[in-house]
Amino acid sequence: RFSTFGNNLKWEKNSLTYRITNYTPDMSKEEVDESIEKALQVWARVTPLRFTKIYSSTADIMVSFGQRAHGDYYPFDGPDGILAHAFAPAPGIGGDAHFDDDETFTFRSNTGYVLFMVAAHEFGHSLGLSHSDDPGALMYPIYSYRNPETFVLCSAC
Ligand SMILES: CNC(=O)[C@@H](NC(=O)[C@H](CC(C)C)CN(O)C=O)C(C)(C)C
Ligand SMILES: [Ca+2]
Ligand SMILES: [Zn+2]
Ligand SMILES: [Zn+2]
Repeated sequence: RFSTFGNNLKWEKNSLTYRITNYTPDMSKEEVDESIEKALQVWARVTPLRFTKIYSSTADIMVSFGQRAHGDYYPFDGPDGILAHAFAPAPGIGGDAHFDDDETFTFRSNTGYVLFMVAAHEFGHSLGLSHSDDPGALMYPIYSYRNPETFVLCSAC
């Protein structure tokens, strides 16, 4: 387990950078770029946050794909099970989002895990949110595919 965000970490700035450091072979580069961009837009719509993509050096939110042990204390578990994880706002690994590349990520078809959906959840953590117990919430800890045009970010708050 990693931080439950009890310390309520928040970014002290509204303009954040992100960088996609490597790509899954499951989809085209353009489809990965669009999935990540749309997932960030979900949050930009409901916060004062703005995201700028950079292509080198270190961004606030480093997006990467990895399998099993991939450089932090939270190795992935092969196909299914954990799909991804992300770290609360902080320097270094804080804000970063890692995706388990033993999964089959898809662009739109719900035959695999839709990268947009997984990323939208992960970026919630990157912004300091923890899990919701509302099965309809984006931050619910269990993956379920929803039509991106319809899901509501936060019915209660
Ligand atoms: C299909 N497998 C699942 O639903 C698994 N859940 C996840 O992989 C979460 C991410 C989803 C919600 C995108 C992990 N998480 O919370 C990351 O921030 C298990 C419920 C099996 C753990
Ligand atoms: Ca997995
Ligand atoms: Zn990781
Ligand atoms: Zn989560």
